[in-house]
Amino acid sequence: MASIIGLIKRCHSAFISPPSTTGVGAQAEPPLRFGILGAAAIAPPALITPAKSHLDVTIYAVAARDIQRAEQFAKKYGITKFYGGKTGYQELLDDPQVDVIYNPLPNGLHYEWTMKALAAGKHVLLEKPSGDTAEETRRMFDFAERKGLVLLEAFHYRFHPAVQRLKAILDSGELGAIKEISASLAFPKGFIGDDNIRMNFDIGGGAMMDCGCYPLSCLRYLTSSNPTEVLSASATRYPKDSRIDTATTASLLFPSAAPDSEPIKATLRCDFSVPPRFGFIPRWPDITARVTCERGTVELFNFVMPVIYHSITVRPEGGRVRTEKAYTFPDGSGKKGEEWWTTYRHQLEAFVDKLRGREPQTWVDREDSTSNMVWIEKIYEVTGLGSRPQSEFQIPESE
Ligand SMILES: NC(=O)C1=CN([C@@H]2O[C@H](COP(=O)(O)OP(=O)(O)OC[C@H]3O[C@@H](n4cnc5c(N)ncnc54)[C@H](OP(=O)(O)O)[C@@H]3O)[C@@H](O)[C@H]2O)C=CC1
Ligand SMILES: O=C1OC[C@@H](O)[C@H](O)[C@H]1O
Repeated sequence: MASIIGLIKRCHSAFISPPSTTGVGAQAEPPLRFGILGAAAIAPPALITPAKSHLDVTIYAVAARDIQRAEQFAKKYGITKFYGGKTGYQELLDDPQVDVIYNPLPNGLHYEWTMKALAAGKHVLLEKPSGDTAEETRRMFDFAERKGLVLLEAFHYRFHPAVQRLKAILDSGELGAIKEISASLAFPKGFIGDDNIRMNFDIGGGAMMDCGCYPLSCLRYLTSSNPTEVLSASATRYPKDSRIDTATTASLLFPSAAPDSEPIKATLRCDFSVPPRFGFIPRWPDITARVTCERGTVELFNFVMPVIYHSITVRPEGGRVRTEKAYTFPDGSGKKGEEWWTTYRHQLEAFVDKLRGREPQTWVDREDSTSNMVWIEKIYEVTGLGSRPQSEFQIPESE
């Protein structure tokens, strides 16, 4: 009963009515003004709601291709300024009041609009996956560095205590070196329609791009390394466009941390269209990281949305099974947060810390983002589907 009440309280504060004054003390400077490119579905949970409890953030402007859509979105979320029409996105970037751009456009437009935002002198919080290709990712980070601007790929799950606790257990050596690992993000059929951006190859669609980027990132994070090989990969092709995968599974090898040991065998699964069991029983989402080590196993259920509910189950060989929760960081860790902070709220805290010249509690750096794209492309290559189209956009030479 207590855990159900806890869940309701956490979800209420996380998604419906966040307390407005935690996390930051009195402000020396005016809050950072964010502008959102596109009235995207993810913008409210990933930025607008988290910003309500961050005193150093104002969601100042939004742009949408349709001005009425922009206006409605602005009204609904109490956003001061809106831009729309053909020039709306660029007008938002050119607004001198805007300090930071949030880019939740379709994956195939991440590159063009991040480059334009950087050219306009704005920092960028960029949705995952960072681009369509690793080359795009490299170019975006090169340009951000040249301009002295902050660019972060929004791999929000990394900022939550739950996945960091799982990594701490692995790194502690309690269970010995990793031998096998798997990570999956699969959710039931019915959430994604034919007109969804995820089903459109030209703008970077596909399950491996969309939900597959998480388990790949998670495998790389937990092993503290990059794969050495894709042993096999297979995709379920979308009947209406065979270049789109609705699900992909891949077997990978990672280097072992133990000297003279076999490589780590890794399995990745992503699926945004899992059919109901027997055609009618809906499936529970599979959002799990499982690790087999030399002296036991550990598993984290729900590494992507842990604030709702998660559990870390540790099974040391010959020892007692224990279940841990990590809704906050341990006392004394020096890391901020409340039980109800979503992954996005933790991410926003770190992003603002970086912008303000403070040390963020963790970070997803250019190597991390670039390697994730490198291996997304390699997996697509093995499935036979190939990379998504690289953007032809070029920044003006003057930049
Ligand atoms: N971090 C996370 O947890 C999540 C991240 N994402 C990522 O965020 C991004 C957006 O996803 P989501 O919010 O679900 O998608 P939506 O389709 O809701 O939003 C995409 C936005 O892109 C704009 N857009 C511009 N050009 C096009 C075009 N040619 N076709 C379609 N849309 C266009 C639209 O803006 P306009 O209003 O101008 O029409 C639209 O609002 C993706 O990169 C996705 O991977 C998605 C979900 C969760
Ligand atoms: O968190 C997520 O889960 C569902 C996906 O479709 C989405 O793009 C992803 O970011």
